[in-house]
Amino acid sequence: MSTPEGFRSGFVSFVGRPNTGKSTLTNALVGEKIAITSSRPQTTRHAIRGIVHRENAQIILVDTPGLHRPRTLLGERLNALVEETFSDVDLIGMCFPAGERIGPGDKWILEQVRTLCPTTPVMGLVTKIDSVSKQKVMEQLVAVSKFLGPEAEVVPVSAVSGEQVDVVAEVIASLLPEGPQFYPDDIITEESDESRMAELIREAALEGVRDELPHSIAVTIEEVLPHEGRDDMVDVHATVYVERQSQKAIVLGPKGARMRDVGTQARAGIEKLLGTRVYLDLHVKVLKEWQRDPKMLGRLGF
Ligand SMILES: Nc1nc2c(ncn2[C@@H]2O[C@H](COP(=O)(O)OP(=O)(O)OP(=O)(O)O)[C@@H](O)[C@H]2O)c(=O)[nH]1
Repeated sequence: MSTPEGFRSGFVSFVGRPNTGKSTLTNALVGEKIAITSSRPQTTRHAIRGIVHRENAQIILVDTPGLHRPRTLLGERLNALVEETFSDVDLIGMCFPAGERIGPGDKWILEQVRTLCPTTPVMGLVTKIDSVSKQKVMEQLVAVSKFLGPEAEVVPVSAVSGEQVDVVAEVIASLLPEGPQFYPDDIITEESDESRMAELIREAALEGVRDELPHSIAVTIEEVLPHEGRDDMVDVHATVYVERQSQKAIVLGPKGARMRDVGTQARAGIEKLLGTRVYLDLHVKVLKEWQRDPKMLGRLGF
């Protein structure tokens, strides 16, 4: 691939406390739904790469899980993944919702960042600006600027209304080193269809369910087959794993009603992804303590 003169490219990672809008911003920048978002904190698990193509730049977004203190083996692996990701990025964008005070959690994250990659530039993103007054946005811009230091660029943005998303892309591009176009124009993620399908199902299964479920649900795609007798349809067989019988009941809902909604929602996303009609066959299985079993974690792709 030939690279025009002055072309900039590089890897960017968004960090911030859970629920600060990192995944939603990733999606808004890339323009297609790739990172999983939900109103529950800490649902992002994979280092999904979204790729933003600009005329004179290519931004490769590495969507890291929220930094947090490890509680289980899964937590430790997540943190190892975060460290690995950080050692390799050109820019870190730290997210601060416009309506929330900067606190000890932010301090802790910034300390980690400065320790793990002391020379990597950090920019501030004041997110969710549609949810507060202009005055509040101004105040947060000042606070973030103070917090990150005078060298840091700080940009306000709303991923939901789309306001300033373009400016974010522009500022990020300007902070990247000159470099080649790593990916062709039509590639927006490196994730396989299979793991994107699993994420769509997991996202649907998590929608609106109570605390503690996020880290207790895992999804595997067992098989993708042509639908018998129809060439405009595929069959996707998937398993949703939970850790306890009680969680299975929550996921299924009364008489399986919730699971049917999960299936409908996930199927719509998968049909869009694959560009074909889909028959989705979902099963829920209890797999005790899968988070603590290294073999199981491996099978589930962690
Ligand atoms: N009003 C408003 N809400 C937003 C905006 N961006 C994100 N949100 C909401 O904030 C919540 C969290 O967004 P996510 O993008 O999942 O946050 P995250 O930082 O990736 O969260 P983790 O995966 O837990 O680290 C969701 O309910 C979003 O809909 C925004 O620009 N405006």
